[in-house]
Amino acid sequence: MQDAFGMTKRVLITGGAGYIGAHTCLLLAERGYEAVVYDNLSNGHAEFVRWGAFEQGDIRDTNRLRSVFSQYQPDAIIHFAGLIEVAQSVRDPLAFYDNNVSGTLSLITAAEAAGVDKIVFSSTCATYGIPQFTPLTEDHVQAPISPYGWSKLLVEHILRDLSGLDRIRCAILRYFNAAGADPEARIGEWHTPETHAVPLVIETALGQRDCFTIFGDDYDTADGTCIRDYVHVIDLADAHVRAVEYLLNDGASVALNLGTGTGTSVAELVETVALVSGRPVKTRRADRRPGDPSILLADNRRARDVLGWQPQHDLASSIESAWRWHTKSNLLGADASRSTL
Ligand SMILES: NC(=O)c1ccc[n+]([C@@H]2O[C@H](COP(=O)([O-])OP(=O)(O)OC[C@H]3O[C@@H](n4cnc5c(N)ncnc54)[C@H](O)[C@@H]3O)[C@@H](O)[C@H]2O)c1
Ligand SMILES: O=c1ccn([C@@H]2O[C@H](COP(=O)(O)OP(=O)(O)O[C@H]3O[C@H](CO)[C@@H](O)[C@H](O)[C@H]3O)[C@@H](O)[C@H]2O)c(=O)[nH]1
Repeated sequence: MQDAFGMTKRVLITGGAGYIGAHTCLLLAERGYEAVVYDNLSNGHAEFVRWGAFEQGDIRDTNRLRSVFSQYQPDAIIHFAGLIEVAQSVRDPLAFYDNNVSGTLSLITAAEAAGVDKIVFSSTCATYGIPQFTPLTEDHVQAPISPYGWSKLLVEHILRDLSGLDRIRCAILRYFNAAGADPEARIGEWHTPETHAVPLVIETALGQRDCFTIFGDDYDTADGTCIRDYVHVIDLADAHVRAVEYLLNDGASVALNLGTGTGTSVAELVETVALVSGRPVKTRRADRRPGDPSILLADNRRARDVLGWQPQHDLASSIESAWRWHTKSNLLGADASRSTL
């Protein structure tokens, strides 16, 4: 992407060494943008930074950010950096408010000083809390049931306040559950320790785990297990590039759901992995996990209207790509070698 003078547009990606951030860098590069990754590697991987420059640093370090802004002079920011685990947030809320809220304040402070006013923010359907209706529209009341969800909602409010004063323009993207991997399996979902359903079910099919634990089978759903809207990470990345383009083209601040609109229960997810992998997946049932609503499903019409975004992948495609990434890493035999192919 170039401006009228042929200059390539540059985007600062906080958290770009993580799962969704790295896939977004891949797509930004494919579409002619220059990415600069800023990440403290608390949960990311230096090997994932393959499509752009890398600056290691913490978003709470405003001085470090000031010098990165001054060195690279980005045209826009995509802000992924943060802590992401709902259950961890219930155990340690302060860590989430510090990282996700104070960290964002620090980022905005440095960005304002550098005159960068366009920001795409990773929010989440966890800001809605217990759905009063599904699929969830962006106008659904936001009443989170976990500190993680609250930390994201607080940031949404901060961005909205600043946007109301014309100090920034923002695209708040509320994703549902990211799944899948780069179709070429160069990068994929890799959290340590892993707590997410998709990689855990796949690791069980691969024999790396004895059994997958299903949290709760007494929800008010057809099979009693939680329903989630799994959206392919490449579709999410595509929406981020579109959101940057939208803001660069003077689009107004907006909040958008990013999900497919199709729900999958945990039991159905297990079946899909078994089908794609051709291997059995042993499961056991356990109590509900704190902070989990029974059903999260997106109404994505606004993202379609505003960004022209249309998810291209279904669950089977997400699981196939995730399976390829995991089997490739498994062949290499060590986590440390995961992204070297
Ligand atoms: N994975 C999902 O399904 C999902 C769904 C909704 C929203 N989100 C949001 O999307 C974003 C990315 O999620 P992900 O799954 O790629 O997670 P991830 O953990 O793979 O990526 C987050 C990255 O941020 C970095 N980071 C964390 N704290 C930092 C700090 N203080 N300073 C600098 N870097 C820091 C980590 O090292 C990591 O590389 C997060 O903000 C998350 O809340 C994720
Ligand atoms: O061992 C496990 C892990 C998960 N689950 C269930 O699987 C579903 C999905 O859980 P998980 O993969 O852990 O994702 P979420 O907790 O839904 O959180 C992800 O998706 C949210 C949006 O829904 C984002 O906000 C978060 O950042 C992201 O981590 C939930 O119903 C869990 O109860 C299990 O049954 N067993």
